[in-house]
Amino acid sequence: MKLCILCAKQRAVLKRPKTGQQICQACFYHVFETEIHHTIVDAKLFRRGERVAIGASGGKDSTVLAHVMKQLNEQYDYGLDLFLLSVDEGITGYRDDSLETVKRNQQQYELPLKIVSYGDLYGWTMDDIVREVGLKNNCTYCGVFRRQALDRGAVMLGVDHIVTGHNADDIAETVLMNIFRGDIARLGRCTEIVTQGESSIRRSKPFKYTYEKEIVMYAYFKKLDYFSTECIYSPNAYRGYARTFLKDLESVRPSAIVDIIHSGEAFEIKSTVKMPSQKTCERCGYMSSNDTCKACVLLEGLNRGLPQLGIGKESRVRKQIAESEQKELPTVVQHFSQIQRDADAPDIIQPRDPSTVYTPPPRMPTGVLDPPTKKTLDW
Ligand SMILES: Nc1ncnc2c1ncn2[C@@H]1O[C@H](COP(=O)(O)OP(=O)(O)OP(=O)(O)O)[C@@H](O)[C@H]1O
Repeated sequence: MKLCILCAKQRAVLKRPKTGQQICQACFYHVFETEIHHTIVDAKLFRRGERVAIGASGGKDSTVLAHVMKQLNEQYDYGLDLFLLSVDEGITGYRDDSLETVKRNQQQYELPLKIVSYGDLYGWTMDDIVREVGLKNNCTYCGVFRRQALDRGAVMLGVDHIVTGHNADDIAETVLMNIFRGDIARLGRCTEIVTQGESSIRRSKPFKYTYEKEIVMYAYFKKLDYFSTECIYSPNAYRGYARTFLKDLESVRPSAIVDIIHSGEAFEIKSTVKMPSQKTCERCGYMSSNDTCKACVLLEGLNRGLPQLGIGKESRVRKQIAESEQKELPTVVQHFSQIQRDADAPDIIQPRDPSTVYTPPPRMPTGVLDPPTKKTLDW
């Protein structure tokens, strides 16, 4: 029997993806949670008494994030008021199912849940958008709208801080993509653990140094209830290439992921490089580097039956906007500053008795040395 290299008492049941150490389950929980705690403390992510929304999609990352945030908040007495915040993009057969998982998580973790939807906020669901624009470029709409939707949901909840489940693999992939594209502005920002726009809502990534494989392993051993289907509309080929490349690098050198993040952090942008300035969207009041924010441009294109508006090169987009501004437009987006906090509104789902909540059986991640029961191999 191989003993855990950390405690030398228990049997090693897994090989830690980040370090290759063979360790027991209890030591794995300990190192996994403690590293996240150190990330939080080192970056001074939270203030006592802060209201924090966890961006909850029902997927593995945000489910583990909700679990760990609740646990660390109690264990280390952070003094945070935690909420779950979900965006319903309106993707039938995907988000409707994953939101059911979030609703179960809400009961399991006993956290209030707020769901905001593209349909309500923009008048367009992703199903509608894909019908209009097709599969190509639909991720652009989804990404831009989701960012704003999360901020809007945060305002409704009265929170000024959102945490997301972006993990080390996501960040390393983004560093690579920004290098491949030569996108200096984004390269400079993408490794920041906290970002804040003019909306005054901070966003942070407690999993910045947490490996995806370890998140899957943690969810497996803790038998967490999460939804694992890929988005039916997300070809996102470019990220797919970066992802495959990163996985290849990780297989030969596991530290590649964190090394790429450190390289990204070490980039310094010369003061002579012209960076976009932060403004406020003239139409909806949301932060923007142009007079009109990207969400309003995309929405205008959809409402005018010109879905290509806002897709593509910045210079072309600007020309398209200039042309479209010759004509009077209906107000398509509720003004950001007019969104009211409604933290006690009836549409926030409150916890009930967690003992009544169903938890499905776990699936097994790679790297588990010896499965606890053979039955769980059926996945
Ligand atoms: N619909 C949503 N509602 C709320 N938060 C979301 C939503 N989609 C994504 N997020 C947040 O952004 C993070 C990164 O999202 P991404 O789309 O990359 O999914 P992911 O890496 O598969 O994460 P997850 O496993 O949590 O779905 C998520 O972990 C979550 O915190």
